[in-house]
Amino acid sequence: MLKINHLAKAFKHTPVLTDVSLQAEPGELIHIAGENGSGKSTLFKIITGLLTADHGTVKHDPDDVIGALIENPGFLEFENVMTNLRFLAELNHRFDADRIKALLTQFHLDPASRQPVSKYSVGMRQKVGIIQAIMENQTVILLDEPTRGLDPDSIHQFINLMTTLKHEQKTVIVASHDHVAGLDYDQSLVLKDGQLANA
Ligand SMILES: Nc1ncnc2c1ncn2[C@@H]1O[C@H](COP(=O)(O)OP(=O)(O)OP(=O)(O)O)[C@@H](O)[C@H]1O
Repeated sequence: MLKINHLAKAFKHTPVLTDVSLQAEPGELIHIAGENGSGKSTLFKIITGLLTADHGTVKHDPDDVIGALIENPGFLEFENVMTNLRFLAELNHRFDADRIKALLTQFHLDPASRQPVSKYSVGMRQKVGIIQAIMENQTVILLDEPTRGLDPDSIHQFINLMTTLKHEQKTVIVASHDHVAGLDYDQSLVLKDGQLANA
């Protein structure tokens, strides 16, 4: 369970989040809409610990593992996709080759490809970004604009993946400007004026 209470964050003297609260249960798929600059990435960065909030708390179960796709994922540009994903997973001692191969194949990426990720298209990089957020069996998954650059078939694969994660009792929060048609959210929220409200 993820429980966010009264988060506030300002950059210099400009408030971005003023009072954000959210409770997310296992198996819940949550959507956060919000205009450019409304603070979606800032909220995700606070949940992952990349940024510190000025006020408020983020609590989750001690055995939760957080996975995140935030903005443009960084990779070892001159290494192939499998080397990249192995490197990231081994940082946490959670490398599962079979799971990664299955996810790559599901997204029509070749696990045996020798092509460096520097040669990948925007959509291919985005798929690798989604995979790194879930490949370690993470239990709380934050996806910022996950369908950006994905073709219709890949969006279909993404929707299937969200359904699977829900069945696996993962907590998934998707932030995007628009709803992805076909995704059935348990909570639809909007981030506006520094606060989360029902959409
Ligand atoms: N490190 C930072 N220093 C100063 N200002 C920042 C910083 N990070 C974000 N901001 C500002 O905070 C506001 C919210 O940015 P954020 O990236 O969280 O919005 P967003 O909702 O994710 O936007 P988008 O939909 O465009 O990705 C913006 O005005 C941005 O300029």
